[in-house]
Amino acid sequence: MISMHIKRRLQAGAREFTLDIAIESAAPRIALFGPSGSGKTLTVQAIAGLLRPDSGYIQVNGVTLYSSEQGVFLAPQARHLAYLQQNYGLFPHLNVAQNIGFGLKKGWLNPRRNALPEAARRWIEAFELEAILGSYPAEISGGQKQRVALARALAVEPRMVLLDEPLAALDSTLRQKMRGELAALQARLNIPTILITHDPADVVALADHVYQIENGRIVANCSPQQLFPSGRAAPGITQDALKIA
Ligand SMILES: Nc1ncnc2c1ncn2[C@@H]1O[C@H](COP(=O)(O)OP(=O)(O)OP(=O)(O)O)[C@@H](O)[C@H]1O
Repeated sequence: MISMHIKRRLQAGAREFTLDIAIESAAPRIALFGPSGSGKTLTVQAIAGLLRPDSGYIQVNGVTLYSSEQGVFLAPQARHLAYLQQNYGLFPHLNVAQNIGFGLKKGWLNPRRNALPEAARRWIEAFELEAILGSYPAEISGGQKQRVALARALAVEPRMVLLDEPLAALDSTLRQKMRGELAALQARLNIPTILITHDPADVVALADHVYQIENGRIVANCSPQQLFPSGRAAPGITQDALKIA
């Protein structure tokens, strides 16, 4: 359950952007859908505690993460959310095992196999990462990077998972495969997710409730089937058109 309404003005040189986002949903799987530059990442960063709004509030499962009125702004690590960033955010100088263990224990940078915490081991097995535990991010594929990032995000047992374009960097075959894996994972895990995407196919496969964002504002919120009745892109909307919008 997420309930939020935030406002934030950003200025870069002469350019100004105003974010004014209200979301109220008990759906377990939410998508934020909209063109590049519409404010999807800023919204998720505000939920994660990486962007401080000018005003408003954010509540997840009844817990206030931010409230300008009450003077509450929880630190990112106190929010117990998993945030999978667009580029996966893996540390290049740490191997796969160290990346996954990073958030779990202080000083857990040199794990032996039998020293892997249970929470990490569970996801290493689920994502079949055993064979690449000693590899560095530069030495593994895009799909493997995504699985490592997901394992690291899930190992902290988050109350909500925030996924910023998790499939964008993958080629179309792997994209389809990982979309299926993500959908299966959502069904198995029962952890609420908020997914950012500009691909209608992601919305249809991975969300129950979609918020359409344009120019920093919500312009529609409905079921994926209402937004994309054919199960794919609405007439006139193509993925490329959205990318350059
Ligand atoms: N620190 C900042 N200062 C000023 N403007 C910013 C800042 N960060 C983002 N913006 C602007 O805010 C707008 C929304 O950015 P945001 O990253 O949320 O877009 P997005 O919808 O996630 O796009 P994409 O799909 O390309 O990732 C953009 O126009 C961007 O240029």
